[in-house]
Amino acid sequence: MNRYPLLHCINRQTLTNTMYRQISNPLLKLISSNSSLVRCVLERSRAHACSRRFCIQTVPHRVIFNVPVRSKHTRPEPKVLGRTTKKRKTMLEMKRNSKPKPAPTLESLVVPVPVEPHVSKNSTDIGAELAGVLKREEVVSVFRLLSVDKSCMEVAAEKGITGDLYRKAMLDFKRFCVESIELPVEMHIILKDIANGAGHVSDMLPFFMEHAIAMYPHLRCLEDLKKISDLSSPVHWYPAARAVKRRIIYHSGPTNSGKTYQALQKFFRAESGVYCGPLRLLANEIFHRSNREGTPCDLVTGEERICVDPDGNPACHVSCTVEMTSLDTPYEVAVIDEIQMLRDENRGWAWTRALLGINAEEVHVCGEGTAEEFIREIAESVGDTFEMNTYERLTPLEVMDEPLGDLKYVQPGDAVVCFTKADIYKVSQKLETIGIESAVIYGSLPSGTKVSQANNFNNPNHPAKVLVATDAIGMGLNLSIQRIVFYSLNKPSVDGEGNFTKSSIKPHEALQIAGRAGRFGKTKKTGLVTTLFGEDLPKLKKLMATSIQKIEKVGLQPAVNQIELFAYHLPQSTLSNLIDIFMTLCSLDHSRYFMCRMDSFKTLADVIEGVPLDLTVRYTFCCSPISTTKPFVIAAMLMMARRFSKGSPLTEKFLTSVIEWPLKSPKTLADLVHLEDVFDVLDLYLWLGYRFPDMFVHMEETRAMQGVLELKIQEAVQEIVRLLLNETRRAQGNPLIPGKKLREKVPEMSIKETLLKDGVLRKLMKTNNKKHRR
Ligand SMILES: Nc1ncnc2c1ncn2[C@@H]1O[C@H](COP(=O)(O)OP(=O)(O)OP(=O)(O)O)[C@@H](O)[C@H]1O
Ligand SMILES: [Mg+2]
Repeated sequence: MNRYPLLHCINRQTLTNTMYRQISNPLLKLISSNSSLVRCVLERSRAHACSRRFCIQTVPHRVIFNVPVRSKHTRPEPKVLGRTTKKRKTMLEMKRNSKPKPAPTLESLVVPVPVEPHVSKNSTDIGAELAGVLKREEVVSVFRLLSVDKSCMEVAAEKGITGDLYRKAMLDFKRFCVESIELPVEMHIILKDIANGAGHVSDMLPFFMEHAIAMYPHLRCLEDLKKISDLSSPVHWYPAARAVKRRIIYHSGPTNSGKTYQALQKFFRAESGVYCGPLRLLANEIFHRSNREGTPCDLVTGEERICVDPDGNPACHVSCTVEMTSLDTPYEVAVIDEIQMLRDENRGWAWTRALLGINAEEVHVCGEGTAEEFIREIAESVGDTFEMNTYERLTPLEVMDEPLGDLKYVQPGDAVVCFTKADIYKVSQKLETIGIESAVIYGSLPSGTKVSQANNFNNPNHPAKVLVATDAIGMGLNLSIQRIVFYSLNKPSVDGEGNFTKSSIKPHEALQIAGRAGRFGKTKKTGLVTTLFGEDLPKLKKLMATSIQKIEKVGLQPAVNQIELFAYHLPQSTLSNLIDIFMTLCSLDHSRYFMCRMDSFKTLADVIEGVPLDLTVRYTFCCSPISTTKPFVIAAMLMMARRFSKGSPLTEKFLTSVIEWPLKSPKTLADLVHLEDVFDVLDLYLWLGYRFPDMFVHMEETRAMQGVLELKIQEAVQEIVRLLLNETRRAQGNPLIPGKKLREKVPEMSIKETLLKDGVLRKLMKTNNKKHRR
């Protein structure tokens, strides 16, 4: 059974194309319980030209695929090998028909602690001596009555033992009594009395309750757990901010209206200030801008700290990513950018924390006006003042009446926006074949590569006049885009139940992306927006005309000390189980707040569950901002956690062996994707290194490696079409094209979303099937 090492527990979010390809690797094992998942996996894996044997085991996961419906208009049918349209429609129907799973109950989440029967016998069984030997049938007959006794049920219910919990506790108690060779004296006598008709079944109630509480320790501390997880009044969590009467100034307006610009004017002129941005890229930009403008400013992101003072004294100004905002330092001016991110289901908590907790006299919030009412009410409730500044777009933005129709009509200054990497590759390839050079930007590229691609596109002397990008351009990059062309309006995502779906972008996303066209100061003319395919244009117009819903609820997340207290009360629970229990028990003001999703956290918690780590360390590892769809990065994190748990410093030597440094320049797309993953591993090292400086001892060396790697990635992205072409050539056993551009038609088959180098993965996973238990 275990001939196949486990990659990691594949869950619904991680079922990407990469996964399918990997599970066809004989070294890996898929874990699933769902027959439709298994069927899909087999089909998809065969589609990836693999017909290896599979080893299938069950765990409770479920998956439903959403496959794009065939359009009767102009959009070409995406090619998926080995599957028919009919089959794909069936999959879509399966998704539509799937009912949302009800929220888990506490009973379904608590894991019972085993209560072992007494199997060793004392020299004298006093109970048997006093009351006589207890026969199995007698115990069973008592339990037949006890399990349906009304008074027993009522008393148990008062302690929270109801429904499934009652049934399971009763069964387990019966097993305990039947399997114990010797029972406690008093219990033995009472059982015997009841069996003889000299007592009532309810006499067993105290023993049952004791057993149930031993099995479910949360029952003993339910009230404490509820108090710990009371999140009903977040405004009171930040006494330092509450001690100041803050001036909240809301800069509201559409994209490209100068909101951030105006807020930054205050930041630059203040005695001290903090800028909280949504991305590392933006934090970096403001850091440089501030220093350029003569306001010394430090940089703080998860992976990078720069102190401008050569002696290491902190500057009075700091530019940071919003998660890194210090709530302990008082500032004159704080700028919280992209405030609408309060509603983000994953990261919203960071904006809520900054908004409620920042200790500044003036708090400038910039973004869509949708959070006005929420922030105004919060400000009034805590005694802060509130001012509203509304802006208009600095350049006009127009939705065109015509779609582009064909990529051959692209013009200099166009940005073709796609939502998958596969589409990015497809569009770049098509442009290349018609002789148009493009710059490429997508989310998993290192920030420096994004900036260099953006610079190429912005540079009038560079041949790349067209940009092909994902919505990664939605925030943070200054681009001279004249026209946005949506290649598609559908975006893949993971829904609330963890199913992989593809759905239409939201109006605010459409506006944010479209708003990149006609950036003030970068382009002269009106910004234009259209779609590639005619069928999408009415939808785009509708999206652009839809008014964005106001923000009613903002995100929250538990704090590490709350989870630590939970772990103290429930020592048998895994970290991911503790999170689930917390989410179920916590009390919220549901009219204003929601709990942010912690899927990624829980996936990482499950991956390192078997590694013996302190809870705080474990919690920190799980907060790592890595993509759970990248097995290579997850496997590297597991190796780091193991090494950490042994107390061995994570040295350059260790790191280079994990990533197989030095790495060659990529020849194929798979090589490039692998380099991007390696870059993320180095980022992870740096991120953890700032949290555990004593263990991650080679930060500078890691940064140097990142520099080298980034250059290789930058070069490779310039030649992405050659890499794409080589992908097919390698599969067909043909010689690869060396590093020079060729205008050759790339077969559709070669367009792959993501790939991994099997050899490296194999090495990383070598130790993965070893059992590590806490
Ligand atoms: N008064 C101004 N003088 C000179 N440049 C300006 C002025 N206002 C805005 N800009 C420039 O216009 C561009 C857009 O401004 P800004 O980034 O502040 O817009 P925004 O409303 O924050 O946009 P987004 O919603 O996309 O973040 C920037 O390059 C900015 O430097
Ligand atoms: Mg802005």
